[in-house]
Amino acid sequence: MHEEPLFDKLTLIGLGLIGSSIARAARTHCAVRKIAALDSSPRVLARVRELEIVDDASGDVEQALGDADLVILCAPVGACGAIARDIAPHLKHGAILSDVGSVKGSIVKAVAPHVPPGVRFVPAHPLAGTEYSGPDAGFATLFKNRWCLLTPIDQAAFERDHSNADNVAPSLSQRAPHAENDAVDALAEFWKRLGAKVEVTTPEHHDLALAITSHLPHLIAFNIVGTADHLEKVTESEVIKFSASGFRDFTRIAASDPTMWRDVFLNNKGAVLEMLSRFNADLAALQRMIEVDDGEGLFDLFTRTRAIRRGIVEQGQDTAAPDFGRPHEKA
Ligand SMILES: NC(=O)c1ccc[n+]([C@@H]2O[C@H](COP(=O)([O-])OP(=O)(O)OC[C@H]3O[C@@H](n4cnc5c(N)ncnc54)[C@H](O)[C@@H]3O)[C@@H](O)[C@H]2O)c1
Ligand SMILES: O=C(O)C(=O)C[C@]1(C(=O)O)C=C[C@@H](O)C=C1
Repeated sequence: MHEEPLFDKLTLIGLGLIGSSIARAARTHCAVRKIAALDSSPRVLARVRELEIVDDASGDVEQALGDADLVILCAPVGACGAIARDIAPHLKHGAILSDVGSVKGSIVKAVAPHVPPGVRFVPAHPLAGTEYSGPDAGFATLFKNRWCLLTPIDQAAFERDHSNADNVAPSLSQRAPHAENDAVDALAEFWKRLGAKVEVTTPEHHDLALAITSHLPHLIAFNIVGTADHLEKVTESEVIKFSASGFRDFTRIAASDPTMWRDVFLNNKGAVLEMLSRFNADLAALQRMIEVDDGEGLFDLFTRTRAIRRGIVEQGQDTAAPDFGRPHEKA
């Protein structure tokens, strides 16, 4: 039981899987007094009204943003810059602006230039999700015991560095340097209230780490399911028919939202390509081990990878149940 809401009013922009999960979790944990929703899709807003997960889903921009203390962009990464530009005139002095984008460097570049003086921008990324999208896919416990990374920036330094850039409004480069620590602390408390564990890092470090832990695994899943799809044309229905195997687990990841993942790869190009070239080198080494019958090498590698899985389970980041807890009858 929590005594006091942390913010008076939260406004979420983009009410899909993540935005609607934040709305549900914020309600469940009394993290805010009121929640407003904005979304470019009238169909999504209508569904949010039916689901009754926010207080205001009228779509009225001034009403949603004018008195919001915390505004979180929950739209695809590629849309966040334009949204920031459009909402900037409506943000109240003292508000915290954040986001949940899966890439941080490009979000900072796209959003920071539009942040008005007096608004504190704290980028964030909850490391929690599923392969489903839309307001019906969200649930209140999505963030429980999952990490949320905050990647605060020195807004004043950002503006000094970019003061000659075309896309920085002149008024922004006159912002008085000020510590944004309060906003970081307040946002960290918000995510903790929703059940997440919070860590602070830089946008660059975030993008490198997530390239290997999230973006590359998705790329591999998209690729292997794509290759199987090409084979399907040769083997008729066997890929689907016999997919109660390792392949099936790739298909879950490969079913993830196409818009979201297009934006992730186009916006974290450098780090993903770097990880991909390391992956290709390791794959070539693995190929060689098979070619030269290096059983010891294969065994050593698989022993190390098995230990990594155990570590993830031990840290409570996944279930220890065999086959991800899918029901299996014991004979
Ligand atoms: N899905 C995941 O596993 C996951 C996990 C963590 C973070 N994220 C990040 O969260 C963000 C949202 O992902 P999601 O899975 O909730 O997507 P989603 O497709 O479920 O929802 C996105 C919502 O944003 C709306 N939208 C799109 N463009 C908009 C615009 N210009 N203005 C207002 N609304 C707009 C869409 O109509 C939709 O309702 C993305 O940036 C993604 O990278 C996703
Ligand atoms: O579990 C899944 O379906 C996810 O893909 C979630 C996942 C991830 O890679 O862990 C996907 C992208 C996000 O930015 C964060 C979380």
